[in-house]
Amino acid sequence: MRYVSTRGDAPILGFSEVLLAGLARDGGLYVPETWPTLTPATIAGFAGQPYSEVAFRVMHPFIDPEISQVDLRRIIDEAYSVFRHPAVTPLIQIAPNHFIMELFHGPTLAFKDVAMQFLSRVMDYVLERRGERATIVGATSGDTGGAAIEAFRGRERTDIFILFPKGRVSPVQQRQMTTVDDPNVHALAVEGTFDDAQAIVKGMFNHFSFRDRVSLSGINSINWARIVAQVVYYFVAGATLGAPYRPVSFTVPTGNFGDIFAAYVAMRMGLPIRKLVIATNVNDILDRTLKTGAYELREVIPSTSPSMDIQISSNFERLLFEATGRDAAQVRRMMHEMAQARTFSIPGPAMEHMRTVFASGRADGAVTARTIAETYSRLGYLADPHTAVGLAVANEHLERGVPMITLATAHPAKFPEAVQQASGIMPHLPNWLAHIMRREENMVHVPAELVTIEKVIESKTRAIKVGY
Ligand SMILES: Cc1ncc(COP(=O)(O)O)c(C=O)c1O
Ligand SMILES: N[C@@H](CCOP(=O)(O)O)C(=O)O
Repeated sequence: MRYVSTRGDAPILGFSEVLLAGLARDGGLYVPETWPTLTPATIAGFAGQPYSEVAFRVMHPFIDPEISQVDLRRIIDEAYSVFRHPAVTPLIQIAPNHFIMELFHGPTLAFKDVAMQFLSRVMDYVLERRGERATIVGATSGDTGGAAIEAFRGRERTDIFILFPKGRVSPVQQRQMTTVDDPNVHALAVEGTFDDAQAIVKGMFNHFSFRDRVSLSGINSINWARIVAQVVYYFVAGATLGAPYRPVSFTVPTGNFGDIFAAYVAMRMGLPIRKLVIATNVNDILDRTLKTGAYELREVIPSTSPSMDIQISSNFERLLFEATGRDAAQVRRMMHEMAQARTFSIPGPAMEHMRTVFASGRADGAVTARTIAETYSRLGYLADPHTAVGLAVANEHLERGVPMITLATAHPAKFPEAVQQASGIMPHLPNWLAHIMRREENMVHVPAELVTIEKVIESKTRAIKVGY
């Protein structure tokens, strides 16, 4: 498989190069040159298979021929052996036509573990074979950071730097990043929002001398390997509920649009999807965009679902590329307008394509709290605030005869205050994680300034190349 940039002006690369590159050199995001498809018989055959088998079948076409089948199977088996549920991403039925897919059985209780456990292993494998090191830099609004640190801690070939918005992540999320004492891990508390942190990371990728000097690599969902690992669970859930012989719908609590874009990829690969429902909190830019056709940036409002407090939704660019018929010039125009004017309009035909596939909705803090309370009192199911945003929006999109699958993207114990306030129930961290609340924290405080943060990274990474 070869990969092209959404902005049409970067080298076409194979999987390993895309994995290490993160962002394309023209500022765009990599997507496969073509979408591989799976036959209905293959999809039907996923029902009842172990998660790692489905993962191999779904991911292999995107990676072939760069990693042998034997090695890829081993990497996948290892990645999913650390999950604490045998199904990895189990389904829970909450109504005749409504299911929750729990994605939080990994080591940091967040859906990010599903991709990150694969990413760290595949990156290690590629770096080892090339005899190289990498500096990994990522931005987080809470969950990506913890999952990445857990997956990359102690790895010999990578140093990892995570930028998180100071005071805007939950205490559990923060401690998952700051209580790890492996020397290759660095948590950076940024004076700013997640969008500021993400812009700084993108700025580093566009600063070529720095990028090359430190062998910069990324773990955010701008990295294609993140997306490909997330495609798997849509097939697993779909096949379990009757696909390809009946369509399914998904509701996805959405921020950076990586998770729901993975669902779109599953659809392009042949999974019959009736609707993909984008669920946003009060930071509802994607809901507004779908309704109005204009992407308009506003200030970020802190919410009880902090991991979705985002305005610049990176992976939306991948959808724009697809919805415009892969018109890189149009994508460049829209991204340029966003940078200049903080808004851009989406051409009519592209909006039509999006509206045939996607629906959307928003849940504010009160609706989110009510949903947590009701879901608990009616079903005894304790949802975290991100999942509750999904459930609230999903309830508006249920359709007779089409199973709706709402993604549970985090464990409630990551957001105990919000959950307790809403439901009266205090969710507790599992014993194996409780120690993080007692450990000493370690972080570097930094202003939201590219140059300062680059200096911090250069002073600490072991991946410096001479002569750049
Ligand atoms: C718990 C949780 N739910 C939902 C999201 C949104 O996912 P995405 O950014 O892929 O849209 C995130 C962050 O990414 C998250 O951490
Ligand atoms: N919600 C995310 C934000 C970063 O998203 P990513 O999927 O691009 O890594 C987080 O929890 O950090």
